Amino acid sequence: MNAPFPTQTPIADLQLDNVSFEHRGQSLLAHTSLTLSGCRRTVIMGPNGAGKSLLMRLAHGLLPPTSGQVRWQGKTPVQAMVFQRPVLLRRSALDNLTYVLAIHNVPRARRKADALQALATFGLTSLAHRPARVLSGGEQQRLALARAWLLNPDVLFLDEATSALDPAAIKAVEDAVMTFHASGTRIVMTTHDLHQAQRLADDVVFLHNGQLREHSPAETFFSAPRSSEGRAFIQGELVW
Ligand SMILES: Nc1ncnc2c1ncn2[C@@H]1O[C@H](COP(=O)(O)OP(=O)(O)OP(=O)(O)O)[C@@H](O)[C@H]1O
Repeated sequence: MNAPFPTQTPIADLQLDNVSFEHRGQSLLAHTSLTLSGCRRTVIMGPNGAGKSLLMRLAHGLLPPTSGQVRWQGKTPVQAMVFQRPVLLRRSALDNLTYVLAIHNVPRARRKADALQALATFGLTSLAHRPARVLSGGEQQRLALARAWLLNPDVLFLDEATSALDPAAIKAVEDAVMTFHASGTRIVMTTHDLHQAQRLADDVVFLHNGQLREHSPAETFFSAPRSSEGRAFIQGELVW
C-alpha cells in the first residue's frame, strides 16, 4: 500500500505566532499562538463562527494572516487539504486521479497503476470509471482522500470533511483518516461532531469567538476541559 512519493520524517513543527486575521476592521481570529508537531491527530473544535475554518486555512497557507506569522520549523512539508464539498473534475474517478499524477510529473507509464491502487485503498475500485460528479457525497469524499493519498502528504488538513455524510460514509472517511495517520501523516481537522473528535483526536484546539481558548490533550479536553467555554461546549451549552 505504498503511495507513489516517498515520505520524509520527521515532519516539521507548524508554529503560529501571535496570528490575527481581520476583515473590514473586524477581528475574526485574534492573537493566536499554537504549535502543531509530531504525527498527531489534532481536532479543531468550537461553535459555529468560532474561526475553525479560518485557522485551518491560515495554517495551510491559503490565507495570509493580517498580523503574526505562520511558519514551519524546518522543511515545508507536503500538505493536502480536503474540504466539506470536494471539487472534482468532470471526468471519471480514475481520470481525476491520473490527472493529479500528471500535474505532479509522475511518468505516464505509472499513473494508471498508482491511481488504481489509491482507488483500491479507499474502497473505490468498482467506481473507477464512473463520472466523479455523480458519485455520492461519501464516495466523492473518499475520492478526494484518494487524490490526497497520491501526494503522500506529511500533513493532511480536513475541514468538516464528514459533516454532510451518513454514519456509514462517516465511518469510511474516519477509516481513511486512520489509514493516512498509520502511514505517518499528521492530521489537522475541524469537526462539529463531539463523538468523532473523541474517536480521532490526540489533542484538541478549542476556539470561541475567534480566540484560542485551549489546546489540550484529548483526554483532558473531554474529561476536564481547562477553559470554562470548553466545559460549556462539551455539555452542549455553548451554541456560539
Ligand atoms: N476570508 C474571509 N473573509 C472575511 N470573513 C471571513 C473569511 N473567512 C471567514 N470569515 C468569517 O469569519 C468567521 C469565522 O468563520 P469560520 O468559517 O472560520 O468559522 P467556523 O468556526 O469554521 O464556523 P462553522 O462551524 O459555522 O463552519 C465567520 O464570521 C466568517 O463569516
